[in-house]
Amino acid sequence: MIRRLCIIGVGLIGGSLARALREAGYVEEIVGSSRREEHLQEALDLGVIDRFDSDPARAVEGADMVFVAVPLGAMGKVFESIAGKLATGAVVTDGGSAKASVVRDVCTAVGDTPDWFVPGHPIAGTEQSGVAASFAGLYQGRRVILTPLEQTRPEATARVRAMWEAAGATVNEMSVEHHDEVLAATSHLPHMLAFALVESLARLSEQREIFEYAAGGFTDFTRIASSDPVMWRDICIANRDALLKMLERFNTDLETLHTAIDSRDEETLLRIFTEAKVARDAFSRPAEKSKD
Ligand SMILES: NC(=O)c1ccc[n+]([C@@H]2O[C@H](COP(=O)([O-])OP(=O)(O)OC[C@H]3O[C@@H](n4cnc5c(N)ncnc54)[C@H](O)[C@@H]3O)[C@@H](O)[C@H]2O)c1
Ligand SMILES: O=C(O)C(=O)C[C@]1(C(=O)O)C=C[C@@H](O)C=C1
Repeated sequence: MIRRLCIIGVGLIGGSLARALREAGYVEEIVGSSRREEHLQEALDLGVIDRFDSDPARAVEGADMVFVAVPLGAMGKVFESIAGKLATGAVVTDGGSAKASVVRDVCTAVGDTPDWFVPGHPIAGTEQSGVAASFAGLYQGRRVILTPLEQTRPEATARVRAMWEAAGATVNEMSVEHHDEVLAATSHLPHMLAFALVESLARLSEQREIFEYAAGGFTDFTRIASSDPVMWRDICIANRDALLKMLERFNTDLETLHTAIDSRDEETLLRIFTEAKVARDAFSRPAEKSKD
């Protein structure tokens, strides 16, 4: 049970955690803090938070749990503001989409590796942002990855794990490096492909009417290209090395496909498409079953 939860960045991710924990009866009081006061007023009007303070240093006063859910490029400033202002025994965690950059930001702000920080990442979201898009069920049945450091107090990790489980999520632990490699492959690369495809076709559509004929395949593939540009700019910069590795690998595979089409190599085309179908069917079967 959390007595006072402070959420810095009350948008889709922060707002959804607030709603989920309130619905679960897991928190007594929720204090919000964000850069823009009108966003905080909106969160208050929606009943997502109980009160707010736009100064993060004041907002964390007396909180036993702090959740930071701002874009990755804003993490450093937030940690600088709250370091030294936390209540004794307070635990801090975050929801950032890459972990090495956040750990670097915390250590720089504190001047050491703190034992109260538990890096985290809910593998759940939508293409929308802002508190109005938040909902209590976002984390239900979804995974959350925690990447505790050698210095992290085990009791702090246990408290963050219990918080996410109360929100309906399943928690896994892994190293910071492994997290950033895995997410570069499964989340960051697909977003790059969706953004690149839509942007490329948008330029083509200036000369032709192609979007009028875009149907299910295009819609399925490109939903995530509506995601927040600032959030994704920050993810690219934060997870640059792992993402570049994935992009290079993908470029090679795309080149293989290009060559196969160019040379009418039916065997290679059939092999690639069959291998992809088998992998996708195996991956989607459990998720689709659980929808029934
Ligand atoms: N959207 C997703 O699908 C998703 C999923 C998992 C993790 N994440 C991560 O969660 C974090 C938040 O993403 P979101 O989708 O909730 O974004 P959002 O835009 O919905 O919310 C971000 C909030 O942070 C506030 N903010 C921005 N800059 C700030 C600053 N300098 N100081 C204080 N507050 C500031 C904004 O006012 C807003 O309330 C990001 O780090 C993102 O990488 C996003
Ligand atoms: O479903 C979506 O819209 C998402 O993009 C969510 C998604 C993802 O790639 O799966 C996006 C970024 C995150 O850090 C975690 C989850």
